[in-house]
Amino acid sequence: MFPEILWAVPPAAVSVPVGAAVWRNWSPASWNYGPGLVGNAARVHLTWADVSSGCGLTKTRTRLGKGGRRQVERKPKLSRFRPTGYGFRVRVRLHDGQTPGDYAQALTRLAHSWRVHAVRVRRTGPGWVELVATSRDPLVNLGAASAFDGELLTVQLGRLETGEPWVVDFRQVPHWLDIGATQSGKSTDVNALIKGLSPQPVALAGLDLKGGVELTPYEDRISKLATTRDECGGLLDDLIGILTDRMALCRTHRMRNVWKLPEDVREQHAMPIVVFVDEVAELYLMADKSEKDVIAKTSTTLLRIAQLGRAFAVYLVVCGQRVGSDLGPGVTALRSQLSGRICHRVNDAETAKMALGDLAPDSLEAALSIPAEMPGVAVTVGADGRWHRARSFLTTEEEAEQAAREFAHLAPSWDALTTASGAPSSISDAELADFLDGAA
Ligand SMILES: Nc1ncnc2c1ncn2[C@@H]1O[C@H](COP(=O)(O)OP(=O)(O)OP(=O)(O)O)[C@@H](O)[C@H]1O
Repeated sequence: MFPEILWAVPPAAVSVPVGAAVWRNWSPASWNYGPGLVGNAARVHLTWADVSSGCGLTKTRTRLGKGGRRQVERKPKLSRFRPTGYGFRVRVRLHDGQTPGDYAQALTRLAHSWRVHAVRVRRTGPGWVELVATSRDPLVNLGAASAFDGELLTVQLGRLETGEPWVVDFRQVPHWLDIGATQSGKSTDVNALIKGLSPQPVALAGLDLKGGVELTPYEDRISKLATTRDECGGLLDDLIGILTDRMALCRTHRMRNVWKLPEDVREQHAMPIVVFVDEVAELYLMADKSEKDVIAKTSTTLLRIAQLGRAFAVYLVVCGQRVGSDLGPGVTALRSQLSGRICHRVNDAETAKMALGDLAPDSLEAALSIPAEMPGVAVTVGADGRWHRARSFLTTEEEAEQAAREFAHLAPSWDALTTASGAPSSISDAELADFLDGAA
């Protein structure tokens, strides 16, 4: 299993003068394969006493010698220096009493000391951590997307800063919040998801409050597209109906979720549905007081769908330029159900806080420093619950549109989906309320 990554910290504009003599004339470009490798490993080892001391990672012990007691600084033990495509990694044995968190706090200092773009720490096992140094920002030039043979409901969006694929897996993380200012890369994520999901046995639905401009190009593959508030209300009601039927179906088979149903039953009666919501703020914005009740109902319905979606295979991708608590308590409640987060460049700290503050408060600085000239770069929180910097591959509207057209025949009709319960009787409103109380 891939070890857990704790923090990525790009160096700030201050420098820490450790081992200065050894580092003179040394540039990050020297971190590479080939003849320099032995030299690089030697440099890391030779300067480790200075570096670990400068970064506060040494331990002071009292020794009793001829001259009496004296303080001795002990550096942590290094081992297994390995080059990587972007720099190197090396294992460090923790001193007694040290934790990976101590290293997480020293990452900026380590990055400056090693003259690299960033250092991350990975937990490798009790008593050890692995430090991963990257000599340049791997997100500046991602290169081409590699082939991806994902499973059902997985799509590769791009690459993480670690060089690993950035994958959205709806079965692991059912609902996603994708936030970013204009031209930050949100639509590119949606394009990649449409393109990746189109060939799969999955139904797509959309609530496009930008008058349909975002999702209409993919209409061929979308089973139901709502572009006005009334239509959105109808679509959300349909989804509640589908969820209620699936709940009854599971109860009939004595199963807790659709994934435990016999495969033929699941395929026939519980096709996964991915619902795209574009410009979420529009769902909550009130033009006048007459809309208050409609908005309250929409908000409750969306929340119910999010609560039940994981068990009954209805997944949400909620996109927007801005989310803030000023949109009402419904938005904050919805956010807590959307455990997948993608935060592109945003215009205000409040939006970044809404997108990441509850799950990864220490990622805010990284999110707020995404430059405008790097669209597609985001801070994301996914299945491992940790945050990562990542960048999407550029998937154009034309590519997504072509996939939607090519696989249009896989789009089930909405009528078929809303009547495909296979359950002898639907669940009552009271039972649904009970279930939701339990899920809340
Ligand atoms: N991963 C990427 N790599 C390179 N360029 C990208 C990437 N993602 C987006 N871009 C560029 O940025 C532009 C804006 O991207 P996109 O349309 O996805 O942004 P957006 O956030 O949806 O903007 P808006 O809210 O205005 O629709 C794209 O036309 C593309 O040229």
